[in-house]
Amino acid sequence: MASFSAAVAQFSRVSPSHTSLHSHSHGTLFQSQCRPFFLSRTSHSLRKGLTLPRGREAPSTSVRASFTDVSPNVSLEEKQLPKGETWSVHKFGGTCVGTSQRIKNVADIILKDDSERKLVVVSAMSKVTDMMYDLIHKAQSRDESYTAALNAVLEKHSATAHDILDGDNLATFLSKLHHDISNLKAMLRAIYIAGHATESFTDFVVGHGELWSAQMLSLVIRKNGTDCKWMDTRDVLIVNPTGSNQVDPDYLESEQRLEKWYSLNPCKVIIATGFIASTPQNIPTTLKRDGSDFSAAIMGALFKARQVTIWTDVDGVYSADPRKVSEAVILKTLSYQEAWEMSYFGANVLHPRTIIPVMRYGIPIMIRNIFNLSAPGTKICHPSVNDHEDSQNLQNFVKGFATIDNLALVNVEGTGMAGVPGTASAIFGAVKDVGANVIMISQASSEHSVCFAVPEKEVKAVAEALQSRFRQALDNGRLSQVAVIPNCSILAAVGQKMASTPGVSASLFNALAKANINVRAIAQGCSEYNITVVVKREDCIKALRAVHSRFYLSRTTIAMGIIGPGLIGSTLLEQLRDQASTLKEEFNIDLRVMGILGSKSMLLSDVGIDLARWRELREERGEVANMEKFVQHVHGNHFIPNTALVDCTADSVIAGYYYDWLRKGIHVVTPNKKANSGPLDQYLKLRALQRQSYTHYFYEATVGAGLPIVSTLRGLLETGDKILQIEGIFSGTLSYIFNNFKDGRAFSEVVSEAKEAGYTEPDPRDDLSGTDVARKVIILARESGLKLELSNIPVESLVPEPLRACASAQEFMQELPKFDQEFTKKQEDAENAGEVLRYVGVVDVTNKKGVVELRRYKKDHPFAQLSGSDNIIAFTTRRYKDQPLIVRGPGAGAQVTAGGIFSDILRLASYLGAPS
Ligand SMILES: NC(=O)C1=CN([C@@H]2O[C@H](COP(=O)(O)OP(=O)(O)OC[C@H]3O[C@@H](n4cnc5c(N)ncnc54)[C@H](OP(=O)(O)O)[C@@H]3O)[C@@H](O)[C@H]2O)C=CC1
Ligand SMILES: N[C@@H](CC=O)C(=O)O
Ligand code: NA
Repeated sequence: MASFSAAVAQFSRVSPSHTSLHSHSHGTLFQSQCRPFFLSRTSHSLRKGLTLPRGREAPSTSVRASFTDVSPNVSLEEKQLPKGETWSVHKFGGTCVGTSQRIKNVADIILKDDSERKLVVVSAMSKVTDMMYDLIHKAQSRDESYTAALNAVLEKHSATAHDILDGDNLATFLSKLHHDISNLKAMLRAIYIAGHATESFTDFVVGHGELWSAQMLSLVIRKNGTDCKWMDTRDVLIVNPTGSNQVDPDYLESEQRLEKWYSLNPCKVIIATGFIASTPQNIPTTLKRDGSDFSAAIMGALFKARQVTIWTDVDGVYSADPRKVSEAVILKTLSYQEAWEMSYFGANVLHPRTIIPVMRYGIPIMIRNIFNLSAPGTKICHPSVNDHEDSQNLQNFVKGFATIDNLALVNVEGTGMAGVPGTASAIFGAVKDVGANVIMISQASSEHSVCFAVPEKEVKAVAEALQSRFRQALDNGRLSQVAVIPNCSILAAVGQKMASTPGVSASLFNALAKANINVRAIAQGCSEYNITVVVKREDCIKALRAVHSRFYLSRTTIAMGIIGPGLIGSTLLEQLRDQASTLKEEFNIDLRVMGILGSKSMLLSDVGIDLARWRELREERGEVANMEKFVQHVHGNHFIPNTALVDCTADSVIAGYYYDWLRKGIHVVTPNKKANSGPLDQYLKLRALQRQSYTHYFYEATVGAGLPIVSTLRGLLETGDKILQIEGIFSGTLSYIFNNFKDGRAFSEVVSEAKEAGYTEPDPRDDLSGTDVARKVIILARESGLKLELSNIPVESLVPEPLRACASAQEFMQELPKFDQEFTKKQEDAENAGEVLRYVGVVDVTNKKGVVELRRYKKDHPFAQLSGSDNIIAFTTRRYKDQPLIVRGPGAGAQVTAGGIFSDILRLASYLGAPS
């Protein structure tokens, strides 16, 4: 066992021979402890010109060393490798080599890679690096338990080795492991005595995790008969520390050392330690954060490898943080710039410094999931000029979205800034003086304000520094204010092709506007790899989902709440159920019913109700109806960017909520006529709000059910036609009744049939009284610009006087047969005159009035030709004067009404950006 003093002496700063402690250097494991031997052999070999086999030629400044003195057991020919062969580099992190089984899996992956030569970078087994730091911490705090903790480290590796190695291999590894552990013990003892560990002592101790995992893995691979050597990268990777806890690789020196190493260890597979390196003075150091990825990237560059694969535990790089956006998808490819923009903005991609070494040589990086080999992963590479695949896909323009939270905006404003050189310098000089990091800057060219984002925790100091720096300018009014806007987040869209694609930012801001999100500041650099917007922190996830859904998935996701699952509401739910997958697959529209509210109970879901089972689910886990909770759940409790409430009741109380919903950014779709036919002032207020906002209100089914009545009228008006009159049979119920009230049938019997067929209002008296028709007349009159109240429309009621006061619809239906005779008389009178009875509504736009009455028409009149529940509506306009524009068809009934509502929902989706 090496003594403590020997260990420390070998590690001494003045000696260039630190590698004597890790002592593996010549390809044959643990062959020599002697660093000078290594040095003399390699320095000698340098003179003779071994050229390292490389995958690609690059504008490298590397020095080709000369070489003749080869290691004894390897022929010169074996070292002079055939040209054009390629190296592939793999990196396996701690979790990938966390257990014996996983180490075996890693070995399998390496053996299956059919590249001719492979370099594999491994981290320490998972948790080992922390265990090693803990040893240092314990020793320097003079905590005796460091010895027990060191034993745990020994135990872990020894147990793993017993699982995966046997025979000589096992013995060799265990002997080395014990040797290392006794050296570490000596070193930790020294740290314990000194009560202090230098950075290099710490790095030396910590690096053992990588040394052991690399050795074990290489022995497992060798067991297979593969020509494999392990490499202590401290012999090869030389780095210079930089100021900010980072290091810069010395490529020239590293390349020379790699060539030396290779001349002594020619082989097909190299297992190299990740994370650790040496300074030019041969002092052990580490590559700091994400060090093993960095090791792999540097190795990739040194070998000019054909590919570097980073093995991890996710399927690749996502288009957005999947914890925030459940629909985030794995990106097939990313450019190097996109990858580092994404990682800057907090995505779990490679650290930018990991990308730079391989980018220099255009070496692709693959991100793969070791636990899901079937996933192809993400390829980071130069975008291919031939890459026209999916050129219409928005993915090509915006690759992904990322966010940064906990920011504050600072706005320095005043007329005294414009045209004054040095203002920006003075502002940012003051920011620098308090050591704050500026994350984003935006200045309008009018130069009256400069706005920038800093971390929230730094904003107080920044504001104070600016107040003090510009005290005089503020006092005399050249600057009006230094304002702080706290609780902000940055949302960034990243994509290389944004630069060359018109309309990307328009789509981005459009998606934000539609999700009702206010943008506080905007920045886009000339490189245009990203567009950055600042939003309120509480809006950030919603904003992320809105833009992600708009761009990446091109899928319009709408969270819906269905109110009133009666005849029409439940039919709509059936239609949604049957059409959902087609909408998703063919139109990228994702409609999710997050809640169903009846008058007594409601059913809520966080992900979307299974519409095949909503009745059962309501039985199982329905709760007491509560409108406030319902709306909060559908609109506020999740982050789907768009919410729509669909009111399928006939309740005026529910209609009274629309204004509030629209104000909150909730879209409203309804067949309920109460809002548009209620008090005029409320109607006008509602429509004014709708027109000012990006929130939509659709009500096509309120007139003529699924028939295009409202949209036809709108189309005429919006294109500048002038409406003169709208006349029609607006009631499906009354149409059905008068179409079938003949051949001696009883009036009450036909009314019952209409109710059974689902044409009537919940209370059929609303139909027979003419109120329902009057409501439709009012809706169309108001749509045409008339300011009428329901009470302004004279209505002829068909409800017999004595039945108007009946308590219920049921009682009314029971009593109605008593009046059959009266109706039969009217019908026979008309029949005898060669006419039919038709219940019509008229909007007389010219004279600004409306009427609802029972009229008689000649049998050859178009209104006499109807059947079933047909509506017929004739628009007489300036353009359609001699022949009115006529819309005709079934204007009541569950299927056609639900279909009309559904088509309003899809109209909403297309307004929100769904593809047409
Ligand atoms: N039938 C048709 O052909 C057409 C109908 N329409 C309109 O469609 C709407 C629905 O008609 P229809 O389905 O036939 O009527 P239903 O009576 O069958 O259904 C109404 C539903 O609304 C629910 N409801 C009533 N008040 C409330 C409340 N305050 N909160 C929550 N839910 C409530 C009822 O729940 P519960 O049962 O629990 O009381 C019931 O589920 C009406 O506005 C109607 O004018 C429009 C065009 C055509
Ligand atoms: N009850 C109504 C249904 C549509 O609004 C009708 O009969 O037309
Ligand atoms: Na309609």
